[in-house]
Amino acid sequence: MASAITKADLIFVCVNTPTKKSGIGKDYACDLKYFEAATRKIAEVAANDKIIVEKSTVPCKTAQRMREILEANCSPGVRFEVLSNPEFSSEGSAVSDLLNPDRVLIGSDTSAMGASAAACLSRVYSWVPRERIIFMSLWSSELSKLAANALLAQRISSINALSAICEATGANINEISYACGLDRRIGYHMLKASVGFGGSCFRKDILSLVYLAESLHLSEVADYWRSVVAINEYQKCRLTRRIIHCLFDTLTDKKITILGFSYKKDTSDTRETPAITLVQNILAERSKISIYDPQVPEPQIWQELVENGGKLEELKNRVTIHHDVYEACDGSDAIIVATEWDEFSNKAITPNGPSAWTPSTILRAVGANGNRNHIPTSQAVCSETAPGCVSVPAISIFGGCGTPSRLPASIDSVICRDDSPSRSPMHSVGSRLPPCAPRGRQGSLVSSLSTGGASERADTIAMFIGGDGEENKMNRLDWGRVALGMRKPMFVFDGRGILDADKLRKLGFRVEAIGVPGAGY
Ligand SMILES: NC(=O)c1ccc[n+]([C@@H]2O[C@H](COP(=O)([O-])OP(=O)(O)OC[C@H]3O[C@@H](n4cnc5c(N)ncnc54)[C@H](O)[C@@H]3O)[C@@H](O)[C@H]2O)c1
Ligand SMILES: O=c1ccn([C@@H]2O[C@H](COP(=O)(O)OP(=O)(O)O[C@H]3O[C@H](CO)[C@@H](O)[C@H](O)[C@H]3O)[C@@H](O)[C@H]2O)c(=O)[nH]1
Repeated sequence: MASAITKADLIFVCVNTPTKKSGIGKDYACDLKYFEAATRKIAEVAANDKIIVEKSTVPCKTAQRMREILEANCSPGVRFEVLSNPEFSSEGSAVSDLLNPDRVLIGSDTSAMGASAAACLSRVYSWVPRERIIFMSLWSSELSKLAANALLAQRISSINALSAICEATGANINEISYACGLDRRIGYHMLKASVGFGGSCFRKDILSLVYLAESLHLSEVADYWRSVVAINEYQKCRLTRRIIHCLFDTLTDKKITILGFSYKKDTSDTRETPAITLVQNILAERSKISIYDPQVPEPQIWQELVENGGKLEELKNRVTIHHDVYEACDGSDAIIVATEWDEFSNKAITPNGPSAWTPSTILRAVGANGNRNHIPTSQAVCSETAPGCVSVPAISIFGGCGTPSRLPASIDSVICRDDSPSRSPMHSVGSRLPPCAPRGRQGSLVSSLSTGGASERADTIAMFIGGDGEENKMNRLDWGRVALGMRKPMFVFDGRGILDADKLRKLGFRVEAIGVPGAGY
């Protein structure tokens, strides 16, 4: 690490910033110990000027603290410029998010030095169209990240709150999501009702925002954001109540199978996964649980359950982790789909998988040009270099940020560079910031949809709420085979909206889905 720091002109700090587990701010504030440790290490080792890029998600004003630590501990004559460059990629799609980001935020100090450093960092993103690189103040950039996650999670909590009303009234949440998503002021992303959101970011970042609001004595603001997390907890518990009710008000000694343990598909990450709450709630009813996940290793599942309050011996008496999905389902009273893995779905395949909810799905379904929103990365600009400047600085990356294993060629070459720079990255770059272009991407979804006729739109709705009958070619679960081994009546609880309930009912299953009226209605 010391040698990487020495060689680098520009250092990305992407260490973990989890929620504090003890002390003041426990369960809300970000634990910045890893961030401070990385900062101190850089200060200790750096022998020449460096640009430090705050990549981790941190509370507003962390850059100022970072600068104080750096300045108090650096070698004489060494200067640092701290930038904020929050990461917006999602797990499971990190490489495509990196290659084609909606925006890259660069927050800097307003000084000439800050502007130079920001310009230097912008050149690292050589493949990103210029207008998507947004320059702003350090504090705005830091807060934008927490704000974006809070707003995204708020949408999921909003749709999940509505899903409870749907179950109680007979409305269908998929139709509500579809209808609302067509309003371009609302849009279709993050409107899929589910058993609740998980992952290492949403809960942590909203709680960090709550703590920030409380520190600023803004208790109403804190309460508002806290309610987004509260609805998520409610949603996770609501499903358990429905399961108990459907299974004749007792789960004692029944076998319940949980399909999927990761917090979403295409990742083995289990941090804050809703499956943990499901296991806890169902175990409290004295039932037996079988778990199957295509990617999460068995020890990781035990570790999550123990870290979340379970005792290993007791857990092992009642929980079995399977490597074969049919064994997991065999003899089961009910199956709960907790993760939207494609292999569990019996819906029609779309280009992005059976449960996809994307503009290309909609455009394809209505016969419009599915590539309309695609902006070719080959047209990326941002290659101008001020006279006498370093075109790309030597870079070090500390920590994770879901760092993809395959990086764009320009980044690869930057990381592998092995010369030892004696120059200052701040001196050698131009001091003028590139102009701040208008932000935002104009989606053409709604206008494209309006070109389709009524029958095309009906097909689209069918695709969202039930599939179009096209059979899959993937290695997907054979629900007919599952049915042969289950106890009767056979229940399936779709926590992710990935199942075609009608097809399953033909096999004899009783199907309950989030936001769709069922036996309890
Ligand atoms: N996971 C994501 O998809 C994602 C997306 C956007 C932003 N973020 C943010 O990025 C940050 C990292 O998240 P993550 O999920 O990659 O975390 P992670 O826990 O998976 O990875 C963090 C890494 O940092 C290393 N580390 C800790 N202290 C260190 C130190 N002092 N020096 C060097 N390395 C150190 C750890 O060993 C670990 O490998 C967080 O602030 C998170 O909120 C994550
Ligand atoms: O309509 C939706 C969309 C997502 N989810 C769930 O929400 C959680 C988070 O999903 P997603 O946002 O896709 O994954 P993350 O990898 O957690 O990414 C979020 O958190 C990252 C870390 O801060 C940010 O960089 C990303 O922009 C932000 O989307 C998962 O449990 C999903 O199953 C839903 O229930 N309904």
